[in-house]
Amino acid sequence: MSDVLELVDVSVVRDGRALVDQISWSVAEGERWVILGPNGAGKTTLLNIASSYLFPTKGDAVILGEKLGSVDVFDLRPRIGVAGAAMADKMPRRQTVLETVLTAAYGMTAHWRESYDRSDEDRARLILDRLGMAEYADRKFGTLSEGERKRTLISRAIMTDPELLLLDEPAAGLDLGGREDLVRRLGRLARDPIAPSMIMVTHHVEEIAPGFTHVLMIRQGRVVAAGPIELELNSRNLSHCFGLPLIVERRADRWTAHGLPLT
Ligand SMILES: Nc1ncnc2c1ncn2[C@@H]1O[C@H](COP(=O)(O)OP(=O)(O)OP(=O)(O)O)[C@@H](O)[C@H]1O
Repeated sequence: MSDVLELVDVSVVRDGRALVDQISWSVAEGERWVILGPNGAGKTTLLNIASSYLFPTKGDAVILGEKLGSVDVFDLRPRIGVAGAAMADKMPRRQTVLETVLTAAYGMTAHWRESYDRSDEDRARLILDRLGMAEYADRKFGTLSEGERKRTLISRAIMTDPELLLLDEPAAGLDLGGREDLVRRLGRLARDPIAPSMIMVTHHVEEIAPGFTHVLMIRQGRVVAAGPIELELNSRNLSHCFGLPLIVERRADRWTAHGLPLT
């Protein structure tokens, strides 16, 4: 299996401070990674490198076989699907859900022509259906709930049939039902052998869908643990990562974590 992402001694330095610090990490084709870490740990910074929007200050980043700095990122970006809050902010609120997904096929955020290829529209509707959004196709993006918005953006990220799918806190802000609905859908996607390699940033182990295979834990820009989820997602590593005693448990293919009571 070839690597879809390889970081070698990558650091990002701003104002003399390393936001990510000498990180070496690789993601092989077909793997589904979760990035866990506290606020400010550097998760989004890593995702910004993986999406080719941020270049390392030091070290090498190779994405889909192309080294950042030696490749035209405009050739690379269509091969990467990204869904996250930053993308939500760029979406015109008056555009329909269908248009929001369709414009991805043309590498744009806004509707720009009256008619799209029939095959693109069919694909967009099929993906929306998979994410439970078929009946919202004609709704304006700005009128959607948080959960509906997130499912639309994931649909959009999948629209271009990317080789690498990056999800930045896809369940943030969702209520319990919305989270569970999304986790079930992400689980179906994660277990689909023809789905792209995936990297998902989250703060909560409860948001990890069955089918995710690996975990990267970071703290203060450094790797705490990286590897197969069933080996690395344990109480010791999670406690180290978040800086307090935590118990992590796995039941029926799902994860939960809780702190210990103060004595
Ligand atoms: N352009 C920048 N200049 C200076 N500091 C920055 C810049 N961008 C991010 N940071 C800092 O880098 C650190 C890592 O930020 P990042 O957004 O990657 O963390 P995160 O793990 O995604 O956090 P959160 O969970 O809160 O979203 C933070 O302390 C942040 O304030």
